Amino acid sequence: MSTRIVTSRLPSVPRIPGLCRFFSAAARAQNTGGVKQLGVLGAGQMGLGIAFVAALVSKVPVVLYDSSEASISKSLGFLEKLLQKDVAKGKYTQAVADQVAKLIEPTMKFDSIFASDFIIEAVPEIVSLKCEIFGKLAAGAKRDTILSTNTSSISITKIAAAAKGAEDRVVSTHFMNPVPVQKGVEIISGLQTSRETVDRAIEFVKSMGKLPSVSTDNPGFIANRILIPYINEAIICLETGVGQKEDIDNIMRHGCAMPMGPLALADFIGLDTCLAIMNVLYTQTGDSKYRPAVLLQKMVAAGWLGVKSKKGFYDY
Ligand SMILES: NC(=O)c1ccc[n+]([C@@H]2O[C@H](COP(=O)([O-])OP(=O)(O)OC[C@H]3O[C@@H](n4cnc5c(N)ncnc54)[C@H](O)[C@@H]3O)[C@@H](O)[C@H]2O)c1
Repeated sequence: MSTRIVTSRLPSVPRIPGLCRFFSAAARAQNTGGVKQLGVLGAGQMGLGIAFVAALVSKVPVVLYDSSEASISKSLGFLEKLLQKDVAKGKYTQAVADQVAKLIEPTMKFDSIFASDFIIEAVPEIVSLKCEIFGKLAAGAKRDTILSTNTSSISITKIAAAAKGAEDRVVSTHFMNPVPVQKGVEIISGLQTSRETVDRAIEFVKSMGKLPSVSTDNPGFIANRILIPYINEAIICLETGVGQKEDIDNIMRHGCAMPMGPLALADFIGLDTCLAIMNVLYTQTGDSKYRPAVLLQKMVAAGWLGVKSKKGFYDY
């Protein structure tokens, strides 16, 4: 498949003397840790975001694979809009936007990914799917390619076990959503991951202008282990009458300097996602402190998932 973005249709803007913070990072980033080509599996919201930042900031060519033509078309449409918006805002020039578009090569041929030096998988959160993909990557990729997953909750050790013969080259680069905005990335090693693999992953995400935090393979890793129980506790406060939803969100925003209240944040993340992560923490640790709030379970059962279903703790 040879879909190509026509960036010449994007509005031309004059060259801007003060380029944005983001593009300054692009200018600084030179060392990609030997990565001459990135492969991204899954052109959804995370995969496209990763491909975009790698092309813009690390300036590496990206092969973007997806098994669905509809997903690729949707993704390329989104990329075109994103580039157009950034150029119009003066974040970077038309020439930069054209270069980014040129660097991202969409494909529906799985084998096209094998020439990459670093591969990031961002397909849906399904254990069997990820394990099948890592088996194929271990068999087909170059012998020194880093094989990375963007999983939110699946054990890296388990995914690495599926990459027969390449277990030590499997790691997680857990980007946060939205990828162009959030600077933090968790680098998670499985039991089998080598130190060299972790170092190369750190180097590459730094070349993308990101700030890596290293963690071991434990349920929820660092970010979700802390964030999701915090949200769950806010839901327990609501269901047990400790406070009204506005009071809970307001005190956390205006008294604890959180940019969003925990209940509004839960709506943004998706209540189904919050519940899935609480369930992983609860079942994998067996610790009752991770019991998902009953109200959270009921809201998910009702289909009240937050922003995406237009109803959660708030109406949208
Ligand atoms: N969305 C978030 O906030 C977020 C944050 C951090 C991590 N993650 C993780 O990132 C991963 C991707 O999440 P997302 O939100 O981008 O999902 P998404 O549903 O937006 O995108 C997934 C993409 O994978 C494609 N796909 C499905 N099966 C495939 C296959 N066999 N081969 C290739 N492509 C296939 C789909 O067509 C789709 O384009 C998940 O593991 C998720 O847990 C998500």
